[in-house]
Amino acid sequence: MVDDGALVRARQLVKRFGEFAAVRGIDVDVRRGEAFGFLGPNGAGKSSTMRMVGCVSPRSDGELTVLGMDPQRDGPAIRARLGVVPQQDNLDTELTVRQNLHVYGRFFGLSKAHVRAKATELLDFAQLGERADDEVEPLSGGMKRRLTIARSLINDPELLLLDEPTTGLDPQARHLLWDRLFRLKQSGVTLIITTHYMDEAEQLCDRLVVMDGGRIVAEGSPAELIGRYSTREVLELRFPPDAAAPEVALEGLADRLEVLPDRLLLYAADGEAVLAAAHARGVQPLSSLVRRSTLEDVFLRLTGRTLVD
Ligand SMILES: Nc1ncnc2c1ncn2[C@@H]1O[C@H](COP(=O)(O)OP(=O)(O)OP(=O)(O)O)[C@@H](O)[C@H]1O
Repeated sequence: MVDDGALVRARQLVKRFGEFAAVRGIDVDVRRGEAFGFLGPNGAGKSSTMRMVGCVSPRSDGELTVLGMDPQRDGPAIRARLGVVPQQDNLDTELTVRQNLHVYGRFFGLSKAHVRAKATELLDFAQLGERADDEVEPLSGGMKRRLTIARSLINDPELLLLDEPTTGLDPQARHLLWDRLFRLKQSGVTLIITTHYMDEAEQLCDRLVVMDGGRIVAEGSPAELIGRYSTREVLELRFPPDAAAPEVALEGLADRLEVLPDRLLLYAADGEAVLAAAHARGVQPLSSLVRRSTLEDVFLRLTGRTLVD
């Protein structure tokens, strides 16, 4: 069914590199105003999809419209209304922070006065006002990311593409960036985010698709996905490395049991009740932890693997 409200619409979208298919027939609808995520491990096909949406890589097969247009035919018209934050910062290190914004604005053909005013507004948004006249090179990783995002907003885009926006940042810098992205969303900008961090997807995304091996394996809001594919709680147990198959004694105590190299996961609505039952059977783990289910559990359920290797 055609969804006219979709800012990005893909049907059976394929990207091939020679014989190898990196994206294997995906259907996606991104609605105006939402934060939409592509969650998956390295090599899932997230960046390849993003590059097709960003009009830098042609599709090999299927249909794709971005802002109602065809990226292969209307690339320049789409790019004028798009912001792109690539995986690697590609700032001009010979210029100052402010000059990076000015150069980019001029590239979009905006007037000098407009770019100057917009740059000041964006430096404030990116919390870089005090560094405006500094060179880029000495900035921290988080500051460089925020500058790259500020730069991508110089043309007031309706749609912002962010490829792994917080990879390599420390927790504090990540939280600051999430806060900025949240504000952007509140201001009405549609966000498409690729990430292999489940907490990032959970924090930022209204809806997401889980990708693996070039395919979409699940779709929904974080809460829907957790509700559909996991239990409310998870009991994590660790045992001494020489413990002989501790899972045998735990059989039947939970809805589902996963054996990982370093721990056992028991899925149930009430983790504490499972722990009490395990103790009653004489099971003595080195440590135990009851937590809420996350998208990491969803991914494990869907693929049998953990997201972050
Ligand atoms: N230009 C290319 N030529 C050949 N193979 C490619 C090319 N670009 C990507 N691939 C392959 O396509 C697959 C998907 O890569 P892609 O970068 O889209 O994944 P990803 O989910 O974004 O992961 P990452 O986080 O590592 O970028 C990988 O196996 C990758 O090696």
